[in-house]
Amino acid sequence: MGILEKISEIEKEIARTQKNKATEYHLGLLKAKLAKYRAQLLEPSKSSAAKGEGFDVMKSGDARVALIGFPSVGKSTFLSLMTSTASEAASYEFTTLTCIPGVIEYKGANIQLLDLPGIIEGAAQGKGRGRQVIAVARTADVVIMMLDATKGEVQRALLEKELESVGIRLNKSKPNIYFKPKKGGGISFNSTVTLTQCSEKLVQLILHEYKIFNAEVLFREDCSPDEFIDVIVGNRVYMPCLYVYNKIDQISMEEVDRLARRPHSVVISCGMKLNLDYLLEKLWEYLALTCIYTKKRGRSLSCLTRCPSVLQCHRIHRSLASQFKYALVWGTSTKYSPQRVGLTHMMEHEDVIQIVKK
Ligand SMILES: Nc1nc2c(ncn2[C@@H]2O[C@H](COP(=O)(O)OP(=O)(O)OP(=O)(O)O)[C@@H](O)[C@H]2O)c(=O)[nH]1
Ligand SMILES: [K+]
Ligand SMILES: [Mg+2]
Repeated sequence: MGILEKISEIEKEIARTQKNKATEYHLGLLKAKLAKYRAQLLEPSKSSAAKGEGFDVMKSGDARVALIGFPSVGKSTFLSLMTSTASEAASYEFTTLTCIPGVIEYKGANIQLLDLPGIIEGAAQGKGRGRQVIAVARTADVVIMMLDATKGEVQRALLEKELESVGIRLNKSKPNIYFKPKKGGGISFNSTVTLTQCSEKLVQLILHEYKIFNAEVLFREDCSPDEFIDVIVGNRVYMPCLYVYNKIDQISMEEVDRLARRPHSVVISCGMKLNLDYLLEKLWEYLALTCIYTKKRGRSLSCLTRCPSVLQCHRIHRSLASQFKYALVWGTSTKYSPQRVGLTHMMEHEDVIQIVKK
């Protein structure tokens, strides 16, 4: 019997088993078996792993949010509540086997929300679909780490470790260190602040470890050795993360209060639809989108991105760069209002733009 058949057998048995005190353990066992088989289904087969098949979901809308969490914390329930997309939710683990995109419409923006399979400890090493899930997380603008409020803090720490181990830095900004490898001249080390965690000697040792003998290093911030290593290694992703504790309907008020006070945390109940508006507000804040308006036909919202250049806004109008003559911009990004700017000018929040074509 193949895994799929086994799964369907168990699903049928669960369906025909009456739910009561006497069948409690039997049902529990069935669910555990179901979860085990579904987890096996998630193991990437050698061929698909070799092809590097991930969940290639097209980016769409103004921003992307990935739902990361252990199995059965309520990710799919959340997606189905917040978007018009339905994602199957059930009481057994590994219900979701792939990436399911939905769209949250908020303040004129389309936010792509991605429901993903649950991940477990060891995900970064390729356990389950962990690697693919984490690969998707890297492409997001914000990660929602969904946690089961009834399960204690261990899940949060485990997931943070998984994401850390693949170079995702949560709620941290890029270390303010200038680092430039050179062809010769040895290592020149400088700092504009007093360093309490790194010294010239340590920096040199670390660089030698990476076989770098010529480089320019300037610390503009009191960084740790780990942060310096992140700068050398590069390809780190610095990502805002909201910790969302779901199922607060199952815990005491004192517990809810304690979780809500944790940094970067929001408490919700998908089941009772509690605090979802507040979560959206917070998400909006963490996305930190820049809204740009066009001058044409009143003030219409036209461009919603992170750090947009005039070129990006121009592209959204689907006109060719060759037709671009100049743009007039009103707002905080310019000295004068309006000011004539070129394609590389960086727009700021709530600026107004008018593009003049040749
Ligand atoms: N009590 C309670 N149960 C909830 C809440 N939200 C979701 N659930 C239940 O939790 C179970 C798991 O929900 P799912 O949405 O399938 O969880 P998931 O994180 O998508 O799970 P996987 O896809 O298996 O990783 C379901 O039985 C839901 O009905 C909530 O706020 N309170
Ligand atoms: K589930
Ligand atoms: Mg799911």
